[in-house]
Amino acid sequence: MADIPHFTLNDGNKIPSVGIGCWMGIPGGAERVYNMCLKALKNGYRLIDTANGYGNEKQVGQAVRDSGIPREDIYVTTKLPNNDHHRVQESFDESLRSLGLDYIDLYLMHWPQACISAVSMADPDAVIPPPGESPTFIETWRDMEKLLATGKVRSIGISNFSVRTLNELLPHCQVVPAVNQVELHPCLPSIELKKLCDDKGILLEAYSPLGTSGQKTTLLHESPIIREIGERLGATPAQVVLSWDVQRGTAVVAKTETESRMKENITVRGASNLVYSALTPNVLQNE
Ligand SMILES: NC(=O)C1=CN([C@@H]2O[C@H](COP(=O)(O)OP(=O)(O)OC[C@H]3O[C@@H](n4cnc5c(N)ncnc54)[C@H](OP(=O)(O)O)[C@@H]3O)[C@@H](O)[C@H]2O)C=CC1
Ligand SMILES: O=C[C@H](O)[C@@H](O)[C@@H](O)[C@H](O)C(=O)O
Repeated sequence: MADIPHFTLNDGNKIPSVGIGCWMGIPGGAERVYNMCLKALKNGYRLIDTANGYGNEKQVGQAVRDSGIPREDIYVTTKLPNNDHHRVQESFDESLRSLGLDYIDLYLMHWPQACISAVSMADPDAVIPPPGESPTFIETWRDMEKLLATGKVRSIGISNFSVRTLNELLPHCQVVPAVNQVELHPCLPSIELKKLCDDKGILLEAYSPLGTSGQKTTLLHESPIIREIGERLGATPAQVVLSWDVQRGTAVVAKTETESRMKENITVRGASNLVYSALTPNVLQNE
């Protein structure tokens, strides 16, 4: 079974470098998540990435409990939804209850933007407060910092923060976020953000690393550069992309319900830097 490399966070906790993502798109798919997580755990995955907004925390928690794997060996991430920025503690408790777990390994602010009324950011009726209006992401982060005292969350972090929003947040932090989870792949390397996070000791975590489901996934897989590197190094296009993330020093969560792809995706080249040095010059050239 694959031995997954870990990264050490700025709070001393360790996070597996590769995980399974549970965003099934809109709408739903919650009923498939239980099987996906169980299958992933059986195939060596130890990091599961979910969110309140994915509507499947219950299924994730059930899979963790039914897997027979000790709780402390599994890393569970969930996220504060946009419409709960004004009620962080309550929303966190709801996530804990839905998951049916005693603690959460990593709790992320899903987006910097609070949504006053709407189920999600994609809701056409979403009301987003103007910048500076309460709750700001700074206020929300302060409430997230308080969660650490409950002992029910091991690490706290953010998601979808850019260089600009991160620079706004950092001077107000008592606790520097452990992780910033953002869209990241060779077509979107976010070089400046990576540098800022490295400087501040924040681990960047890649989401939609394969280009998400649908057309964009095909784009990454069909990229001649990625294919050529894969052929040269004996790796599939997905392995090239995911190895690039890990070798670059970013954790990565990819979603797949297909067992053969789970095995493929978790077999990253953690130790050697071959993919990174082959792919990075092309990425830089294309930026
Ligand atoms: N913080 C945030 O705002 C966000 C977080 N995320 C997180 O990141 C996770 C991953 O991102 P996501 O957007 O789901 O997209 P991914 O980039 O992980 O792509 C998923 C798609 O790729 C396919 N796929 C997976 N592995 C392979 C492979 N080896 N070869 C070919 N195709 C493959 C899957 O198909 P199949 O399942 O059929 O095998 C699925 O269609 C999410 O599930 C979620 O946990 C995602 C978006 C935003
Ligand atoms: O994590 C995945 C994405 O962020 C997704 O949860 C959001 O874009 C969501 O569809 C929304 O509308 O807020």
